[in-house]
Amino acid sequence: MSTAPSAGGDELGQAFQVDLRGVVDLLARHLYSGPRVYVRELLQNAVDAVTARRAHEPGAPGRVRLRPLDGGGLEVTDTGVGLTPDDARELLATVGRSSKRDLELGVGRTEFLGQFGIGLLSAFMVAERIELESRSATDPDAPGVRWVGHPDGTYDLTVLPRDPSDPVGSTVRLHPRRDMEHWMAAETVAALATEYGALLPLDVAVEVPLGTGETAWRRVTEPELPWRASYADDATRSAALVRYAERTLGFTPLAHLDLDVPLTGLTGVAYVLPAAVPPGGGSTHRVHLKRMLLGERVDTLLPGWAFYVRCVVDADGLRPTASREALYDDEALLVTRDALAAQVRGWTLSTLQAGGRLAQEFVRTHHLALRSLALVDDEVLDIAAQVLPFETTDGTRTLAEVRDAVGTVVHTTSVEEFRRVAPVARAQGLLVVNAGYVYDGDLLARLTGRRGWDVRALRTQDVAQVLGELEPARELELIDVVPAATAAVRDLDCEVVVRRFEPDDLPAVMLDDREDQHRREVERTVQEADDLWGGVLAGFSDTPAAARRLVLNDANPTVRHLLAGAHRPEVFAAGLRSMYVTALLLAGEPLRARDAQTMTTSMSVLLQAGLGATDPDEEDAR
Ligand SMILES: Nc1ncnc2c1ncn2[C@@H]1O[C@H](COP(=O)(O)OP(=O)(O)OP(=O)(O)O)[C@@H](O)[C@H]1O
Repeated sequence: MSTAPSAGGDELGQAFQVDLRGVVDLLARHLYSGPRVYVRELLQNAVDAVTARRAHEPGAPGRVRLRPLDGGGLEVTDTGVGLTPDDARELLATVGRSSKRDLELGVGRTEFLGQFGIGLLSAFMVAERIELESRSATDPDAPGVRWVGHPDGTYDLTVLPRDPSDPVGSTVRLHPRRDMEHWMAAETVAALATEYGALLPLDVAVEVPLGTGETAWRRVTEPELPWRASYADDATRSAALVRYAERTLGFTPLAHLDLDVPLTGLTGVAYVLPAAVPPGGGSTHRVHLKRMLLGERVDTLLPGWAFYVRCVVDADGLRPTASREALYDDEALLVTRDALAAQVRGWTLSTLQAGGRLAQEFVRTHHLALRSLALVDDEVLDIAAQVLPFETTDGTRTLAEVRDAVGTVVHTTSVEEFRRVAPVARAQGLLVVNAGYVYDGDLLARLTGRRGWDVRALRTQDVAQVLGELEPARELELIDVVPAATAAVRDLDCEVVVRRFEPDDLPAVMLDDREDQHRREVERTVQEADDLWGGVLAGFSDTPAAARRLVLNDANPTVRHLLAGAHRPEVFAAGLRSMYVTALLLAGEPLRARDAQTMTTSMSVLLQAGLGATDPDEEDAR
């Protein structure tokens, strides 16, 4: 095929030109999280080269040496398969060319970490020149080769004189870009090599200065995965795994459990966090693929409810995205996630079922996580009902304890409602559960459908029932007072009722009428709707009534005093209105601007009445 311009001036079959600077910029800014990944990519190539060599030469050494250079720069030497001049020409001259892909399937071969053919380019984020010197293990007669790549997309290739004493393998030498020298400083390289490569199954070491002018090789790899190594006994193993968590995750776990998904070759440990984390923070995990760190905060390994564990895992059957910083979302990941979720869930259930100190500590620390898990899992829900603490009018109780005590679990749907009814309910022996906190309402709603559970929200009548009716004679005394009292608070959407109840130092409680609230919402809509819709909607509501009932306690001396004062309407109204605000405050409800205003004006009236003055200025004048 000719690539020469045709007679008509058309240019057919031309190859794309790649602006390498643009590609490197794309990698640095959009694909990789930053320049630091260059160490990972170099390590990865070295590991893959050793893997390729060992395929033909099983006992071949697996050594990688990273040596920061005196005048700046870094040299990475491996004992891998190396490249012939022809390999170098083919593989290093084309962006996206890789020796690690399965030519028939078009995907990365499972034994290698790399597959995309772009990793080496990442070194241009920190280097202005990349040199690779290599001698191939596959052809003992092949000469060595030196390839030098430049960020403008050009390269030089030199075939080196053949010298059989040259060792097999490759050396990559990076010459730093200006202002990027620090990425190749010994401590930085050692830290990055440890972060990414600590679990690699090779002997990886970094040359570091000793401070005496001399240098030493610091090994960064552990010979075995900590959870697969053999230990004298279980206790020693446990202690080692805890130390590993402290070192790599920075906390001492509450407990840990082993993870194993043979299908995708995943093994690892899930560590239960020692302190509560807010729900919604997500669950993030330290993931290695073929023993190379993929990421410290990979969030697709477990479902969101598992936010109380942090896992450290290694898998060889999961795939990375091109950035190598996230897991590729495929069937294998789905299967793995389900299997891991089942293992974490299984541990949680059996720990809770076993009871004991660990279960108690787990519930105390992770009750929110347990609540959120119970919302999606019936078996956990049943256990949660046995072990989760709830605030009730009879102290902290589990739902199972409430059911065993009174049969039906009656609960409020907001914390305010609980605060409002708790004093009366408590004094009357009515057991009410506070389900106003996050997840609790939904949790109780789910329990309603479970066999053996009778659960319902508190109704106004429940409390009304425990409020004693008045004696007929007293009813008669108040026959005109109660309507007058209602008139005084009518504009606050409130109706007054008088009852007797314990404790008698509680002057009043506020009751909400849930059904009534719905009706009032309809009314509000009617008022806002146009005539036609207003007429239709009005059919859904009856005569207007107040949404809340202010129940005055006739056993309370202040209330009796107030009820006796109806002949002084202004003071009577101010007294009632301050009772209304008191009831709101006792319920722990936030005061709105209107309530605060009501409080101030009533107080002023009461003060004036109490001090016997009508106008302070007049008083002053006198
Ligand atoms: N140290 C090395 N020893 C032997 N061959 C190497 C070495 N480094 C790179 N190569 C060769 O160069 C090719 C391109 O390397 P590069 O790092 O760009 O991509 P890759 O490793 O194939 O894939 P990925 O982009 O996923 O890292 C490799 O496929 C490999 O054949």
